[in-house]
Amino acid sequence: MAVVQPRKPPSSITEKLFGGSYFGGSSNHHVVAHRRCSRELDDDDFEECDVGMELAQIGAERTKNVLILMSDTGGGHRASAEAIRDAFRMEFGDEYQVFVKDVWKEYTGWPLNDMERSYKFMVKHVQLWNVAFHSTSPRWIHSVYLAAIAAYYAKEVEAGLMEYKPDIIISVHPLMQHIPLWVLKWQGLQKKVVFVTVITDLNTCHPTWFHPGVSRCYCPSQEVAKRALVDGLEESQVRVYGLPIRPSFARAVHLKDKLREELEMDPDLPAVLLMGGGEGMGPVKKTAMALGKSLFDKNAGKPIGQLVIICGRNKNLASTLQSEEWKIPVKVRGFETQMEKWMGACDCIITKAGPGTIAEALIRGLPIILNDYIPGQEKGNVPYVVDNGAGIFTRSSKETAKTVAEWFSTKTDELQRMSENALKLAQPEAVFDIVKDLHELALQRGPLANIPYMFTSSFTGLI
Ligand SMILES: CCCCCCCC/C=C\CCCCCCCC(=O)OC[C@H](CO[C@@H]1O[C@H](CO)[C@H](O)[C@H](O)[C@H]1O)OC(=O)CCCCCCC/C=C\CCCCCCCC
Ligand SMILES: O=c1ccn([C@@H]2O[C@H](COP(=O)(O)OP(=O)(O)O)[C@@H](O)[C@H]2O)c(=O)[nH]1
Repeated sequence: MAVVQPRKPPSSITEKLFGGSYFGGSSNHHVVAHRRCSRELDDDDFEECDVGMELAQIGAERTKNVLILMSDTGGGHRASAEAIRDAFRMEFGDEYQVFVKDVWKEYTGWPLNDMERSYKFMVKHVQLWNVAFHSTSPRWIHSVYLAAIAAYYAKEVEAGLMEYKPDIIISVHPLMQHIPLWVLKWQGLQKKVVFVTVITDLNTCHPTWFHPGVSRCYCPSQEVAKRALVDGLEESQVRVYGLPIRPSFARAVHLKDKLREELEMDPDLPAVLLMGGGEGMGPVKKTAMALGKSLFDKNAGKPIGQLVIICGRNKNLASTLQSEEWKIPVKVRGFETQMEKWMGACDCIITKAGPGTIAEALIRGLPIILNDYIPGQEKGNVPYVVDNGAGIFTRSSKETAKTVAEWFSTKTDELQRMSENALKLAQPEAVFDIVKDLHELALQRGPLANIPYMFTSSFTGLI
């Protein structure tokens, strides 16, 4: 467990003025102001260094700390957290300092610090996950579990929050509302710190996402917003902007030809991207083998398409596929950090129903073949795509391969129509709308909230 160091008392007048902020000296404005003033002092012109004015500016523009709570259970939570961080930087520069953290992993113990492994185990034994997801859906059940964990780990979570002294806390994870909100309540900081949830599931999300104590609940779709209202949130708390996707998807201009050249792909053959989330889950290998056959025209003796397989963190999958012999052009990749390029270079995508991948593919206008879903939170993503005409669902690798071959030969009009529908559903500006709304919320709390974080002496009496 990390130990939070008590702050040193300021030792100099400049430190008192500029470095002695309660907020841990994290303000870049402090540094800038300090440097500007020192230069003028070097010039022996103390009068020109208007400390009073500088302080007023510092008060107005103090860097605010934003703590984003996430966990690597799947790749989507981190991707959304990083998207929000990048959008803050692009929109507001140094006004906000953003930390993306798994406070559970860094500060607490079992089982919270081991969620990634437990989750992987559970989704591998999919019926186990199904039971865990649905049996914990009633509020009284998950509240009891989470209260018990909160009682046990309150001090550790508190230490985690204190280290970053957040003005704004953003949870992008279903299990990161209750415990931090309890800690804020115990600290008497509920009204001072802006706490919001950004939901990263498109439809059938777990009810732990919905907590009535949040300032905002950002929902990616109307379907999720309806669930939030049914679960007791007020309309004033709910905003629907879309799922936050990395700004590189929304803001960069990608020309397919250039991307294909850069990624060393065939310039002319249509391309299908095959993946399975951050962990390379789902029937990726079986589908790849089927595509290897269907995209090769035996009569003409040449390929009708090319295949890109992104295996994410699944190293076994990547090495197995790399050792295969292919009759069509195939690229097998591990974890890629520039997904917008690979998607921009392809013409359609095959994936399990991960919300992050779906939202990204929609922005790129890629028709989607969903070949699997995790029960519970991903089930509703299937009708979200299919009913909106942006793709199809099939668990059959053969049918998937046949569909892609048709899209690349006789049914190009269907591919085009689905691409247009995908673009209609896309919400590339969501992440910017979210950070702008958060900025408004922060302004409403005043320029210098001076949030008095301190260790609570005892939690046991408070539960
Ligand atoms: C009579 C009742 C018996 C109940 C027995 C259950 C025992 C509890 C054990 C496990 C708890 C299960 C928690 C279920 C709630 C999860 C909410 C949810 O939606 O989680 C989804 C995330 C994963 O994110 C998703 O990833 C997807 C891709 O893979 C996709 O991207 C999607 O969009 C994402 O949202 O799941 C988690 O993070 C769950 C981690 C579970 C780890 C379980 C190990 C136990 C560890 C800690 C206990 C946590 C607290 C238990 C409290 C239960 C309250 C819900
Ligand atoms: O090599 C990879 C594979 C996946 N991803 C990203 O990981 C996220 C996966 O999220 P999703 O919700 O689709 O599925 P999960 O991994 O959570 O199951 C998406 O943003 C992908 O672009 C990535 O950046 N590199």
